[in-house]
Amino acid sequence: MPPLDPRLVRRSRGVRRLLGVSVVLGVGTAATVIAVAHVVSVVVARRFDGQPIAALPLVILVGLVVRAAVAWTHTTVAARAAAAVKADLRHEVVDDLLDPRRLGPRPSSAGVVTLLGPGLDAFDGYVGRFLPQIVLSALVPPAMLVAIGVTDVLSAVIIGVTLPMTVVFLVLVGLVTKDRVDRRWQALERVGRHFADVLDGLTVLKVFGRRQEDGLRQVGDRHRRESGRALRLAFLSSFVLDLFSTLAVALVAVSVGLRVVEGHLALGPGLFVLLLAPEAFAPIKRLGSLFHDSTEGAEATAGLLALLEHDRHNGTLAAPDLRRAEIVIDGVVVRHDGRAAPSLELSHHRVRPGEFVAVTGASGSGKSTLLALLMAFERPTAGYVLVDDVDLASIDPVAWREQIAWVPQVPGLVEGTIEDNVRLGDHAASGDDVRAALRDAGAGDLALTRPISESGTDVSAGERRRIAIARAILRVRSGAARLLLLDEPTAGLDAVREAAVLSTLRGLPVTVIVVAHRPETIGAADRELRLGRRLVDA
Ligand SMILES: Nc1ncnc2c1ncn2[C@@H]1O[C@H](COP(=O)(O)OP(=O)(O)OP(=O)(O)O)[C@@H](O)[C@H]1O
Repeated sequence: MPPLDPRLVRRSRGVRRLLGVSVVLGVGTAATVIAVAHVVSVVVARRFDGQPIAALPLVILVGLVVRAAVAWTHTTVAARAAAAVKADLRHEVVDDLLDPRRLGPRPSSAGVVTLLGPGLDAFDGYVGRFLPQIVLSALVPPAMLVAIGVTDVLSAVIIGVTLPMTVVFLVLVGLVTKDRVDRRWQALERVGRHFADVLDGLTVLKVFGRRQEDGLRQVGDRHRRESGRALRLAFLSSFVLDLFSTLAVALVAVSVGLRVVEGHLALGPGLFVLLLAPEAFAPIKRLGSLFHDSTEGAEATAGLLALLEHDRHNGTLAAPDLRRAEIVIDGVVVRHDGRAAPSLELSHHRVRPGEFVAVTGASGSGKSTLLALLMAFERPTAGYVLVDDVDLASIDPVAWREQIAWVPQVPGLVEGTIEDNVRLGDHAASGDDVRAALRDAGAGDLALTRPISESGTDVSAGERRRIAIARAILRVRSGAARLLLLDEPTAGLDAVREAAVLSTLRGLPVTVIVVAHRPETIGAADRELRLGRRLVDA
């Protein structure tokens, strides 16, 4: 894990600006430190010789005020930059998750919430304090070394030998810490995931009488233990770094003191070196203590950038009209990361306009994956989906989906009334159109004005499906959708409602592809597309 992730610098203008400002302010800090040390050493030396010092104390005061102003400006600019970078990344991640061109699986909600919550909060330590300190550590110690070297070579040699050793120590601490930080971050993510899982499965857990206090306590304890270990390491390394730099400065002080007493070095230059020696170590010492504060932010940065790095649908061609276009699936294989077996294999299949096709196959044979492919949510690892000989991968996915109505296995509902949810299929539909769509979806018994809560827990699984089918029917009847994709739409419906839905679907003047297990649905279709290994269909 490099101290500064180059991907963050490339991606974020805020970070680049902060680094630029830090360079300017770092040079300013080095210049004021040297100037103040010079003036102080001259003042003390003159005073010692009994010479007048005139306005020099005022110059020292001005120098100290300038140094404090530079430090304050640096802190303020860095804090603002951290807030701006956090806001930018939050927007970027949310935009990316909503991007219709995003390909690949949806990340876990608990993982995203941990990254956008505590992960981004850790940016204050990483971007706001650690990154500016890296710049100061790169600029100030070399400047001090040069200033000391010009005045007293022996002191510069002592610092030149001990300073790199402090840096090596810091790198070693970083390497040891990497593993600890990984474990601590995993423990934090685990707390979030476990809690989300418990909330999701609360009903099942209650039914089986499984109490979760112990589980939650265990993941919480693990995070506490990992945090304790990380803190121990932070305190220990700060102590060693302090001790080391204090000894190095003491070495310089003894050497300078002896030579001043013996008359080999004048008091003024000796004092100048003594004032600058601690300043050469100070930025590295502070970097060491800020490092531990920054590790969580660095880990979150890596997580966020990984979230943003995925394939994108880059098709731009206009979508062929699905009222006339044929869809040909040709030698398609879909593989998912971490899975040895392909999720879908289909040698050849042709869907003609207006056909009603039932997709069947054992659980896990790739039926939902096929629908995801047709929705352009996924791209084949090998082979093509051709629409009138145009590769679906080169068609604009937004324009393509405008022609599709989709009923997934677990359809999404929004907070509002049943009418609001059905009307999502066609905002301009009349009340009668909405009622007719509900009736034809076997949901004529549902009141239009019945409220649906945000969680959607106040509708049954069957009601949820019927509302989604009504929404899709409305979309088809509005003329927008020319291809209807349904994933097990009649699961959980009684025989009467199932018959009503199937008769409606058969009557729709569009291509219908329906994932089906039940013989009634398969029987209603023109053809069955059975998924399995290396299946060839005409
Ligand atoms: N994003 C993914 N990452 C990894 N594996 C996946 C992903 N999506 C699907 N799979 C795997 O691909 C295989 C096919 O999944 P799919 O959901 O398409 O099957 P299915 O035929 O619809 O099953 P079911 O009838 O049970 O709904 C499964 O083994 C599944 O675990």
